[in-house]
Amino acid sequence: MSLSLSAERPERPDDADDGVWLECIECGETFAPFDDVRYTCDECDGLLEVRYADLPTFDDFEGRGVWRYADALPFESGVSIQEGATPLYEVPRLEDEIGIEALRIKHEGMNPTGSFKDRGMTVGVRVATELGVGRLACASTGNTSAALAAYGSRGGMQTLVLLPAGKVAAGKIAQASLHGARILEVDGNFDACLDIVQELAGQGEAYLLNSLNPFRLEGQKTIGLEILEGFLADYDTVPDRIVLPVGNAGNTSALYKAFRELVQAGALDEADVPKLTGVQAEGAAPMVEAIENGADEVRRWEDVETRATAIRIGNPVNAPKALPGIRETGGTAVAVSDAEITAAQRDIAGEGIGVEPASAASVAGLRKLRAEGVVDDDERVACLTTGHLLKDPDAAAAAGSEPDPVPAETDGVLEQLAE
Ligand SMILES: Cc1ncc(COP(=O)(O)O)c(C=O)c1O
Ligand SMILES: N[C@@H](CCOP(=O)(O)O)C(=O)O
Repeated sequence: MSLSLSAERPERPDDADDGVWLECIECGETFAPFDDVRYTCDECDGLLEVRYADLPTFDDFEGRGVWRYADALPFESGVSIQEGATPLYEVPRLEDEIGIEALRIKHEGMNPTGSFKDRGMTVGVRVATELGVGRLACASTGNTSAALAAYGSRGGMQTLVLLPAGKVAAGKIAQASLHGARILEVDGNFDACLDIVQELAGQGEAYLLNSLNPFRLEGQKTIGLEILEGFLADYDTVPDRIVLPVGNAGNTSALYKAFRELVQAGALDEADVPKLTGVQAEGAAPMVEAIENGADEVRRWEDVETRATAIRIGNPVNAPKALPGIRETGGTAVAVSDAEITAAQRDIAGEGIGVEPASAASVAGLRKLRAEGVVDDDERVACLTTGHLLKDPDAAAAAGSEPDPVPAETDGVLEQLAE
């Protein structure tokens, strides 16, 4: 099997349901999409992708938000809180300072729960209702848990989240808690949490809604579709490159799939596909290691650390989809330090846009690649910022400055301002 950009349009198998089926990216085995709960291939345990008999072009999209792209999704509608349609901000100062033709920030922090995960959940929770499952579950560095809790409660379902103890930002735990999730703090990192949730799901205890679930990634494809439509509207061309933070590598896989489908539909030339460029924190950079070494597989990092807790991930489960995504589009991957991430977070805030640390990794990575000459000055680039600043108030406060105490009198305030 090949996740190549030039792959033929998929052939509809007998077990396709309404023109939709699941296909293993390793052995090509196909499955009816909703007859059973499955996350990976029954035959070889490979990752699954959703396939469609009919693929849409840009002309087929109508409406606003994730469900504008219903023709590229398994359903016409989902369990929705009006996700998607996020801003594609101009950032003129950053564009000048980094020194490229055009820079836009696609701010996924403007989704209902403050991260891109909402796009995946609106589809994933709809699938859960279709399958008639009871409890939904995820492992999480925080954002997935917030989105699962919100969309699960919207869909009237129980939710269970496993979090790495002491490593999840305050805003995210507050969201999961208020939306009614059962929260378990695990004495281990995110990857250990995901191992456990996979086992629970395998035992039928819960329906897994991490990005290993192929339907989650269908919703996340819409990030790529929105970026392309935004650039076509403003520049009459798609971006040369999309730079994004990488953790479990779901977005990298989803955007690549969106672009492959457009190529197969004849709506996008293979040569125009944006270069997918992944950014990881230095302390959690297994994808970068694999890209730099030309490896076919990603080595699991047991010990990971970064202040950007959302991407504190050592075993990106979507690597078999994301590695071809980066390579086939001519992209690359780069690691940045926590100091570089914090500097980028401040600079993005200087444009009026508040993002959490993991999100700022995209701009930090672009800055580094431009300085190294990997990114050219004539490129038009979109940086993905994945989560809102208020997700991690402690990191924001640490990156900003301390308030100055003053007495409750005007003279005291003026004295302080004169200092
Ligand atoms: C804010 C934020 N940015 C980036 C990522 C990484 O995204 P992905 O897992 O799709 O690579 C995550 C979670 O994984 C996240 O929560
Ligand atoms: N950053 C993620 C990690 C889990 O990623 P997922 O996309 O596989 O659910 C989070 O917010 O938990």
